[in-house]
Amino acid sequence: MELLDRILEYYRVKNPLVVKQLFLKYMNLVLKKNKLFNLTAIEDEEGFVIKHIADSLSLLKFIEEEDSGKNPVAIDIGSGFGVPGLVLKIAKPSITVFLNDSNRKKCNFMMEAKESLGIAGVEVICDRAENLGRKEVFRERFDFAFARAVDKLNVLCEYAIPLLKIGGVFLAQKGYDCEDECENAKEAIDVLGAEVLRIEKFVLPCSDEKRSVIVIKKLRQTPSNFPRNTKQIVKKPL
Ligand SMILES: C[S@@+](CC[C@H](N)C(=O)[O-])C[C@H]1O[C@@H](n2cnc3c(N)ncnc32)[C@H](O)[C@@H]1O
Repeated sequence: MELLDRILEYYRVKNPLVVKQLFLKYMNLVLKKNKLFNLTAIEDEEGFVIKHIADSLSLLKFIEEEDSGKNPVAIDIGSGFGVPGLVLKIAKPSITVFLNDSNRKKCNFMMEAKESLGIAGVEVICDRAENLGRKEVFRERFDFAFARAVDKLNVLCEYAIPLLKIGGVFLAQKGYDCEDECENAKEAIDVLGAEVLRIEKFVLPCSDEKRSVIVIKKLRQTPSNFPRNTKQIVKKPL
């Protein structure tokens, strides 16, 4: 598939022949399973390559900018069928990725995909992200957190920031116009111990799809009363 070759070249993905085969296998698995239960509204291969693969790979440059040279550990919150976490893992095998979703069927699919692709260094965790943030084994453990299409930024930050180490980075994937959402989350970000480094806007390659990534860095320990439980988060978002 020529479009996929161009996307891999654009993002300078290493071992493109191997990675391409894994992406084709992953795409076929998702599109096949999608006929049985709803994973994605995108059913055509070109749409899949741009809106799922290229969109996920757009995070590579942010990871490379912030990566201290050690093998980073990342969590993808509300990963669904593995986007962006599993896609990034395929392109950059040195990352250890925890794919998190609260939906059991989606987690089962991610387990199936991981097995079928034969990828090590991927864990699937079926729970709500706010529950993970209160468990010692996950709290302040991650170098990176990712989230795409999960919730508003102020709510997402209460999920993501407690999970980050100090110095860790949350990459929130958003649509082009995200300034108001970002402004609305500023207080939450500060209370949780982080700050917005920047908002980067771009167009995905081989398309006119506009996107933003909000780059948020954790500076201090998150106060122990966060994350609150689901009921409180929903009733009174930060
Ligand atoms: C619209 S889907 C997006 C999936 C994927 N990130 C993507 O971009 O295609 C949102 C996902 O977030 C999950 N989710 C929502 N709230 C969550 C929470 N608090 N913790 C973990 N997963 C959550 C849902 O189960 C769902 O699979």
